[in-house]
Amino acid sequence: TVVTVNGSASHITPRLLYGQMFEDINSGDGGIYAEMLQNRAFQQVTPNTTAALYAWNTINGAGINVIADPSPVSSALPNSLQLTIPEGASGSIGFGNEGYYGIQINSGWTYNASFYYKFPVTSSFEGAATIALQSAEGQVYASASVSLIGSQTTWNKVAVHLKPTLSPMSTANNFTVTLNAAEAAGETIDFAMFSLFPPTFKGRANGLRIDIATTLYEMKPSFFRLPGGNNLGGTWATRWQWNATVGPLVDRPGRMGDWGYINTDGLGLLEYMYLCEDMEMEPIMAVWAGYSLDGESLPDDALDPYIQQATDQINFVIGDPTVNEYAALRASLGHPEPFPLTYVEIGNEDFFASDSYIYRWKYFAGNLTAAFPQLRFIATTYPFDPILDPVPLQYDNHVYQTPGWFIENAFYYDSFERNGTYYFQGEYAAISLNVSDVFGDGRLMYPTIESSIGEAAYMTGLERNSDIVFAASYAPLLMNVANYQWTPNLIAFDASEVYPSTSYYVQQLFSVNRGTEYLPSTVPTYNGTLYWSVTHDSSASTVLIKVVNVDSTSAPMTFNLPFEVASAGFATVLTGPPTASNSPTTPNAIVPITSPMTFSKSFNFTAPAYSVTVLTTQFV
Ligand SMILES: O=S(=O)(O)O[C@H]1C[C@H](O)[C@@H](O)[C@@H]1CO
Repeated sequence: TVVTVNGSASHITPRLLYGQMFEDINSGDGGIYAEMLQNRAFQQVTPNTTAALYAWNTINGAGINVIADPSPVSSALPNSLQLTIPEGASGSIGFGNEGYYGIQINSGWTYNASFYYKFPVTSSFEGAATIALQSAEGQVYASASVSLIGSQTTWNKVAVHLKPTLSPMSTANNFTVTLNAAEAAGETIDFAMFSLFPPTFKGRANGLRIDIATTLYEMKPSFFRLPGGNNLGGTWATRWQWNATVGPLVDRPGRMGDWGYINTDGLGLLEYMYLCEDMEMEPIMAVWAGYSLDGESLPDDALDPYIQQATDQINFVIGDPTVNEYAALRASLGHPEPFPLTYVEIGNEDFFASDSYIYRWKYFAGNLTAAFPQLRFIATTYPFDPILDPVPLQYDNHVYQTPGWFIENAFYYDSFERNGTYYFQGEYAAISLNVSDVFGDGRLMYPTIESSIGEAAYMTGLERNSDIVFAASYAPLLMNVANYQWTPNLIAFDASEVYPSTSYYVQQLFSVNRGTEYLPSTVPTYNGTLYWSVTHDSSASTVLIKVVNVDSTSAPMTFNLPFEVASAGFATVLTGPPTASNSPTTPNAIVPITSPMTFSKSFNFTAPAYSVTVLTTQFV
């Protein structure tokens, strides 16, 4: 195969071309949000049930129960943990939390632990509570003592630092609060709003797990789509509401998320904005637009309160604190400057409710465009189906398919009319080999070389058409291997490790090597086995050639470049057996390998079987 590269760029690479789609689907709580205690505030649980105690366990016969507190720590957190110490017990007694399927204990870290306590009835008790990190067998790695005072009948917050002496391999550990049973016999004590934080990414308070955030950051993503995805709102009653996710943690009620577990909303709108700021990304932010996954759409005369809520959400992000109360709220929380924001998505996958979207889009996009003429609004129905007013200038396309579909559709956007409409490939992934039931049996647990190179073939088409494709993100982004609702995902993790997939490396190779302008070249054969995309980074004057070979045999190629090049360059290759995956048992089975390569104005390159390669050298 001979590829001739054009010397003049057809279009510049859009600044947001590669980014990340996020929602709390096996990914936020217990994942990138660094809180280590599961069910830390008994949010959204039914008091006086054992289910309400999930992730908590009793130690040495203590009585623990989640109560509807007559004087709760806040109106947002009506439940407390009530500890009763029986008479006649001896030794240490209390309760523990198992974390999110484990707690990583690292002797290099200082942990911040805190909780609120009160005595429901005043008592003469005054004694020590020991706060500790210990193995499931009871080996104590770190502990600190606080004194609990029986006359404390109103909520009092205690906070301690914990510095482990060891770094056990196992994450089967507990956070514990214990008292001396003899001293505390007969006492009843209420607790609320526990928290255990490790060090966080860039030291941000209430921030992100360092290893997961670093893995995201190393993909050099340019945008972060939030807060969903389905988790934007499965039912009217439990939809995501920005205002319930900002401010002090004690004021956040949490909600039943759309993926079967309670969201703490500790990772809230401001935390999302800080995530974007700390990783140099721009948010693509969704607003709930009156449709719920249970099929309900609000009628057209009931939208105003939700348009107002969306307006307030946007003002919280970009408003002027001197004129808008929600922008002033942002300033009061520590960020007077507006955050960067260009794109706002109206709903999610509204092709499920396109009839009502005709009026929902009309009123949401109409009102929000008037309020924020500088923003661009993304529609989520199929392009021009139905016809919408005002005419959307951006659409969000989603596709989950087989690797073969992605190969066959590498030219998907080539046929799109250039009529001023831009496209966000907001979700895409090769998820199954089962062409007859992509979402059913045969789902991949982890991306494989076969699925990842299928995505890569498709991505060469996204680059060729990035004059109208302004942003693209694989979905879903993260997967807690101990508790997940969707497979495959880009990055897997457990309580102590992160497992970047083969698709993560494809995303990283394309994102890091995106260039600043697209150089047209010989067009690949439709539904063939070889795909490529050539870009130029005008600041570094590097030429970046991405080559995808989906075939089982290597492919000799010749590239004819438009200008002289430096002879010394590099080839970074991701390749392996088609069914190979990175996983907890094979964490680094397939990683990109970079080696020096000699280039010339016309050079040969053999694309390995089942491979994605980035060839880079400099124009001289
Ligand atoms: O069941 S799906 O509709 O395919 O769910 C998909 C589409 C939705 O936007 C996202 O939340 C989810 C997984 O990424």
